[in-house]
Amino acid sequence: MGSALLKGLSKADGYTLTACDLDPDALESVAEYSSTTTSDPDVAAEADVVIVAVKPDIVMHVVDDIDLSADQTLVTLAAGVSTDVIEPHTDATVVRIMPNLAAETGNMAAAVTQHSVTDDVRAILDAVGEFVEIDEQQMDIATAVNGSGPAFVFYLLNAMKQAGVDGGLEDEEAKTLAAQTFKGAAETVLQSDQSIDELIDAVCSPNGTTIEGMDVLWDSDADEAVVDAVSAAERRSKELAMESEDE
Ligand SMILES: NC(=O)C1=CN([C@@H]2O[C@H](COP(=O)(O)OP(=O)(O)OC[C@H]3O[C@@H](n4cnc5c(N)ncnc54)[C@H](O)[C@@H]3O)[C@@H](O)[C@H]2O)C=CC1
Ligand SMILES: O=C(O)[C@@H]1CCC=N1
Repeated sequence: MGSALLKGLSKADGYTLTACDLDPDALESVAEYSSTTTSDPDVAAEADVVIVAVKPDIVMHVVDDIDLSADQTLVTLAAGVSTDVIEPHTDATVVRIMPNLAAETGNMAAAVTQHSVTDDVRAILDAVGEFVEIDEQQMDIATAVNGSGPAFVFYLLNAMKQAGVDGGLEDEEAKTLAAQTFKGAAETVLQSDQSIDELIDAVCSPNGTTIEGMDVLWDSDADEAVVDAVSAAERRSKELAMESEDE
């Protein structure tokens, strides 16, 4: 996730980006997107905004190892790790975000804790996509919707692509048509004043093709399967929260 943020931010003006990782291969893979690479956390800790992008079970140890002051901002993105758990371990302002991998292309959907977000963090999130400011209690559901969400969308997109292949399209053709359709539909939802039901209606010509497919979807449990997937991810985020509080 850290490399996706680095790649996205490297295309924005005004950032000096220090990449820190203990794994030399990981550092090498982001060198061209970074102003500096280092395996020394103390060097990374000199930044105004320090983003700790490690697994939830080690985030606390990494925070303990760096010495930040009150005029710095520590951004945590670990699933299930709350600001309450981090704050006693640092003097910095702690901002929790739930990003996603589309940071890499500047299309990230992110949630951020409204009680602690700073203008610096707003600017970072704005530079790589769209964000919403939420109550921290809503972070588990945001983690499921926009953090894990790309995987769920890839799955649905693949089903659409496979249907195209089964119908006789070449693999690359089906991938392009399915992916661009998801992208275009998402952009329409973001830009339109119409409700999603109204947008569905606009695609359904009277006695046309779309309504035949929509009737199949409306009669199916497809929406419930999506809700179940999101709920499972949300439940796991809550479990991770309990595990981090017990540490
Ligand atoms: N992968 C995703 O789509 C998303 C991940 N996240 C969160 O991002 C965090 C990282 O997840 P991933 O990027 O998937 O894991 P990852 O395993 O791909 O990346 C973690 C990186 O941290 C490095 N690392 C480990 N210990 C370190 C230390 N002490 N100092 C510096 N670097 C160290 C590792 O070498 C590795 O390159 C997790 O807390 C996860 O909850 C949040 C949103 C989306
Ligand atoms: O699967 C995970 O735990 C991380 C957090 C959200 C997306 N990936």
